[in-house]
Amino acid sequence: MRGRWWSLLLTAVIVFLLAYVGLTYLDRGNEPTISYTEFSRQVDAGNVDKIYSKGDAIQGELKNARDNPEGDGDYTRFKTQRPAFADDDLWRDLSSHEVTVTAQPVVRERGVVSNLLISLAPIVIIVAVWIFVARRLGGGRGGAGGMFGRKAPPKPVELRPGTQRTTFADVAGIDEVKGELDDVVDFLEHPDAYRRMGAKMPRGVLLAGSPGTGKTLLARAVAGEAGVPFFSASASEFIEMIVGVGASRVRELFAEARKVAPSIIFIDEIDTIGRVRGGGASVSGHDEREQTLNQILTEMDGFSGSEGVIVIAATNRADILDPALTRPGRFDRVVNVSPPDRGGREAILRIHTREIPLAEDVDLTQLARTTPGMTGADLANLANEAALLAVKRQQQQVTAADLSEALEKVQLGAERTLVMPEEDRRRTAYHESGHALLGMLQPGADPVRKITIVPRGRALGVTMSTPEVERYAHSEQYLRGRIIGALGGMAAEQVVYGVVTTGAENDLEQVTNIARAMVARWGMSERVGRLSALPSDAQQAYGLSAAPQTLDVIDAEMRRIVDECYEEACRKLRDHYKQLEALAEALLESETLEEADAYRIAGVTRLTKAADA
Ligand SMILES: Nc1ncnc2c1ncn2[C@@H]1O[C@H](COP(=O)(O)OP(=O)(O)OP(=O)(O)O)[C@@H](O)[C@H]1O
Ligand SMILES: [Zn+2]
Repeated sequence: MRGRWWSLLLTAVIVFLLAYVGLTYLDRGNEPTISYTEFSRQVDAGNVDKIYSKGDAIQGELKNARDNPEGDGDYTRFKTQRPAFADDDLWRDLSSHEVTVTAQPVVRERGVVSNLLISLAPIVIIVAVWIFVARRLGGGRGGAGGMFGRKAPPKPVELRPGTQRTTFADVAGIDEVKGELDDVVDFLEHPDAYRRMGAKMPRGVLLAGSPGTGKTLLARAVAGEAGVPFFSASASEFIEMIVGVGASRVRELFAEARKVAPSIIFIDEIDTIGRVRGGGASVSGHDEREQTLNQILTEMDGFSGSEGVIVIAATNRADILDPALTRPGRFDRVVNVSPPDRGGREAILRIHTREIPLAEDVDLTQLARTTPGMTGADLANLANEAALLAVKRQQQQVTAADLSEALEKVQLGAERTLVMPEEDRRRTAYHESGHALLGMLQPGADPVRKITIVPRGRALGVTMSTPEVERYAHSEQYLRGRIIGALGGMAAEQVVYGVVTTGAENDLEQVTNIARAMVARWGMSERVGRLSALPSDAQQAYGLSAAPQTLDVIDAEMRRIVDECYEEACRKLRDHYKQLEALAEALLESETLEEADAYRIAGVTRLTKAADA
């Protein structure tokens, strides 16, 4: 749309210029100018055929060509200017003394059109220059340079039938995430069905995950699956612009997307503008950031919900995002995109070697096993490097040797350690298995849903357990179970290696919180008694504070509970060492275990809901 504007303007300028030149030329004519004296001589001689006059300007034609006394050659067509004194005595005097009179117009006469053009010309030029400068400054980086090298506006990705488009088939290893986006696709495919039902549509989806995990790819695939136009912009592009342009670019982007709805707007690096607001002194550029963010939020709030424009944003810093972004009606759906596990890596490798002829000796399953910690982008890069090597060596196929050399190269060139050291993986596997096994063995504990040693964020591994039904009151036994489970990672390291590592910081934080609340808030310690020994904020407002002696007792009681739990955790893990080992080995092999597999491998019967209570 911007492109069309620009060319319209240019055409207009060119037409104006041509018209101007043409009219001035016509105005001037090409007949020689003769003096008024010569003209009246020809009139007297009866040689003037016809004249045209406008004001004092006279153009005309002679009956017979005549030698031009004031120029070279003969002339028949002429023009002249009548002097203001043509009717006065002065003229007669001058004529009788053979004075040649040549008059000049006071103001050069011009047509209405050319006058208009001339007064408009400077305005046109100023506007053109202004737009040009604004574009140069506001163009941002990247993008295909159009006329004058400006940034091309976001264009919907080509989705003509027959052209290759990204679909879910191009995305692997993150099946749960695909599942979460299925209904977005469905909505984009049949917006009318939803509209008829008066159903509220998702407006914004936030994809959160570390770099290279395929967030952009996913957004494209959603558009591809639904067959709708895809607009993509990077949030950092918005704030590089001069003030006010970021917000107006956002406005344009949304307007474009609405025009071709249903459609998808993808905003990468949303954290660059979506950081928590009001942090510290206002740095310049701050305002632009805020204006741009506000514009995005305003546009999203403005959706009637049936327009069919879905905004997908991506970030690798979901933790620093302004909560205003994730409010209902905005990016209220947050989808975590984590790096792939072994199976996922294998699937991704298959996708990225689809077009590459592989030699017999290539074993992608094995390759997936040796690349823990690598993301989709890393693996795509790996496959490409191997292909490049094969070409350089003039081979017909990519061999296992090419792949392992490419792996070395990719690892050397990477800023971070791509492949997790085996020792760390093993320790993490035991750590997580410790959490999980104790969680499974603890009567009444929340069931274990998933165990993984695929690092996400700062965590090397995660064991997830969620209650079957939301509970509002907790028994002391349940809370102790939680502490034992949380200490399970550390206990496993203690039991298996005899030492513990720093990986348990988060666990201890959790343990401390539970133990403190048990002792000081929930009256679960005899020595502290049934007091809220650590006053709440409201109580503090009334001047309540804990006595120093009480603090000592709280401390001692927390320690006692945690020590007892740790003892129990270690004892249980020793008693069930075989199961711990089985879980850890299974984790090392496949990196992720779902609920059913985890219970099966650990040989623990999943307690029923009734037993939970
Ligand atoms: N799950 C995956 N399946 C297949 N290919 C993937 C996957 N993840 C990443 N890739 C490959 O890596 C490339 C880069 O991924 P993409 O740009 O989507 O990652 P991203 O999460 O958006 O990264 P960033 O946060 O750096 O923008 C993709 O174009 C694709 O080739
Ligand atoms: Zn842990």
